[in-house]
Amino acid sequence: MKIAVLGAGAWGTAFGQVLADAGNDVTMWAIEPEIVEGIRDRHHNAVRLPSVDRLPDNMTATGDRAEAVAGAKIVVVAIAAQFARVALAEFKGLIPDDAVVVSLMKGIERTTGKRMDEAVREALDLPADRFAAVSGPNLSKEIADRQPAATVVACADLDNARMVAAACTTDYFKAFVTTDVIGLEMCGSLKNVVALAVGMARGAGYGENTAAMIETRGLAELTALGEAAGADPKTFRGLAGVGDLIATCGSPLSRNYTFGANLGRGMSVEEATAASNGVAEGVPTTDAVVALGRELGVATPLASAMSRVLSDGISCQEMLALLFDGDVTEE
Ligand SMILES: NC(=O)C1=CN([C@@H]2O[C@H](COP(=O)(O)OP(=O)(O)OC[C@H]3O[C@@H](n4cnc5c(N)ncnc54)[C@H](OP(=O)(O)O)[C@@H]3O)[C@@H](O)[C@H]2O)C=CC1
Ligand SMILES: O=C(CO)COP(=O)(O)O
Repeated sequence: MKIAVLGAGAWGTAFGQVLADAGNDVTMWAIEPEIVEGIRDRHHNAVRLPSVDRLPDNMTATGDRAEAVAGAKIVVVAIAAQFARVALAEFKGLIPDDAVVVSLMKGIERTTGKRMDEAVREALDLPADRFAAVSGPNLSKEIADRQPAATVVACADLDNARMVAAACTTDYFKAFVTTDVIGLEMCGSLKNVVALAVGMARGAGYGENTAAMIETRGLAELTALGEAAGADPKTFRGLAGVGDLIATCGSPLSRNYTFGANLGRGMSVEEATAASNGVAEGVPTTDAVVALGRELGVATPLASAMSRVLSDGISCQEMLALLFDGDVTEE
C-alpha cells in the first residue's frame, strides 16, 4: 500500500519507518529541502531523527505536495499542532477521495480551542469516517530503535481503524482500535500539560511522591475534561490515557517533560524554548485546556497552575502551592 506522511519530524519519521517495516511504500513530505534530500538520497533524517543511521529502502521523500499524496490510501499528518490547519490547507483537493487521513498530533489549537480531529477535518473538508487518530505511549526514539511498543487507532468507522492498525503492525509495534476519537485526542493533548508539570517538579528536585501526586491528579483532570467533551472514560484507563501519561511523565526523551525540567531548574520559558529539541505541544496547549475547562464547566487546577508558570513565570513551589489551594474535597 502507498502511504504518505506529511511532516518529517521525529515522530513522523519514526512512524514512517514503522509503516515501511510493515511492508508499505512510504513517501514523506517535508518543507525543508535538506530533510527531503537526506531521506530520499541517503535514507537519513539528520535534522529530526539522527539516531537512525539508515531508514528503510521503501521509504522516500519529496517536497512536492501533489507527488507526496498521489495514489496514497493513507495520508498521515505529523505536523506541529499549531501549524497543522495552515499546512493542510495546501493539500486540500490533492488528497485522493478514498484516502483515510491519520493524525499523529497531540495538541489543541490555541486560536480556536479545537482538537486535531476538528482542525484536520475542517481544513480538508473530511467526513468523520475518513479521519483517524493514533495515540499511545510512543516516544519516537524508542520506536525508531524498534523497541516493542503499542498504540491505539481511533476512527468513527471501525473498519477504517482496523485498516490503519493493520498498516502499522510489525513484530515490534502493535495497534489496538477504538471508535473513541474524542477520548484519544483529549488523552494525547492533555497529558503533555501534565508532563510539563511533572518535569518541572523533577527539575526542581522533588521526588516520587510529588510526581505521583501530579500524575494522578492530572489524570483525574484530563478524565473529567474528556468526559465532559464526550469521551469514553475507558479510553483514559488504557494505553492512550494512563499508558501515555506514564511514558511521557517518566522520560527525559519527552520534549514536554524536558521543557518542564528546564523550567524547574530555573530557565525562563524563552530559554527552555530555545533549548527544546522539537515541539513541546503542552506549551501552547495549556491555555487552550484552561479555556476548554471554562467552556465545559470543569475545574482545571493543574492546567491553570501551569498557565501561570508559562505566562507569569511563577516558580515550581508557587505552582504546586496553587494545587493545595481551596477546600477539603473528596478525591
Ligand atoms: N516525538 C514523539 O515522541 C511523539 C510526537 N507526537 C506528536 O506528533 C506531532 C509531531 O511531532 P514530532 O514529529 O515529534 O515533532 P518535531 O518537532 O520533531 O517536528 C515537527 C514537525 O512539524 C513540522 N512543521 C512545523 N511547522 C510547520 C509548518 N508551518 N508547515 C509545515 N510543517 C510544519 C516540522 O517541519 P520542519 O521539520 O520542516 O520544521 C516537523 O516536520 C506532535 O503533535 C507531537 O505531539 C506523538 C507521539 C510521539
Ligand atoms: O507523545 C509522546 C510520547 O507518547 C512524546 O512526547 P513529547 O512530545 O513530549 O516528546
